[in-house]
Amino acid sequence: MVLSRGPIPSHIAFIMDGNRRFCKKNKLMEGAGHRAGFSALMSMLKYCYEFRVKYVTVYAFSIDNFRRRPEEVQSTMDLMQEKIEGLTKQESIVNQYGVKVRFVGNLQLLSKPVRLAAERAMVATADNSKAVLTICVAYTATDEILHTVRESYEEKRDEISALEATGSGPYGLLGLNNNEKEQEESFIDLRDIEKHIKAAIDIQVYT
Ligand SMILES: CC(C)=CCC/C(C)=C/CC/C(C)=C/COP(=O)(O)OP(=O)(O)O
Repeated sequence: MVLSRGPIPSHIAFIMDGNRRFCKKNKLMEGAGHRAGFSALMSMLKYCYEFRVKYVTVYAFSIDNFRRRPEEVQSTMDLMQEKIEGLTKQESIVNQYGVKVRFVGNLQLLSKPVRLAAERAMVATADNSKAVLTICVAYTATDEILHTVRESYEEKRDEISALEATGSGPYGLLGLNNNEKEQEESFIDLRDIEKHIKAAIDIQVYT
């Protein structure tokens, strides 16, 4: 079946949503909606890889989702661990299509078993090079902005300290080098910020 003859995008992002509504509407047991959502995601991934989409990003579980009932968070984490472990199996879609898996987000917020499973999956698929699957977990825009600004600031501060130590920094040890251009170089600009945005890192590194 030919779905489209137009240009194929190189990057598609999916936001997982509506799992619980699907569950309720179809009168399924609690948690079955997430399992159905994961199966739907796997079918979509297969289409993406058949169509040679190189980058797929999945927004799977946000920081806000941790505010749900503890039993619901726990059962979603258990499912996530099970599915992540499944991704590293020899016959998984990831190995079938040579996909490198990356987890981005504040991984420290995940339970230890899920974090370890995610880390193992990244190591196990690190040599796959045909496509990149980025799975966003424990993310929110505000957390992303905070960590990006903090890392950019720390990087710039370290660069300036290293230059200052040699006497050639924008402010110069004796205040001799503080011309406008050098001072401008000490500002954080958009390129610095972009370097630290987690979801963008794969695209910069692998294109
Ligand atoms: C490895 C991997 C990608 C695992 C994925 C595990 C998984 C299925 C996560 C989905 C979690 C989630 C918050 C879905 C959104 O639906 P919802 O619960 O917000 O549903 P609603 O919109 O109907 O409330």
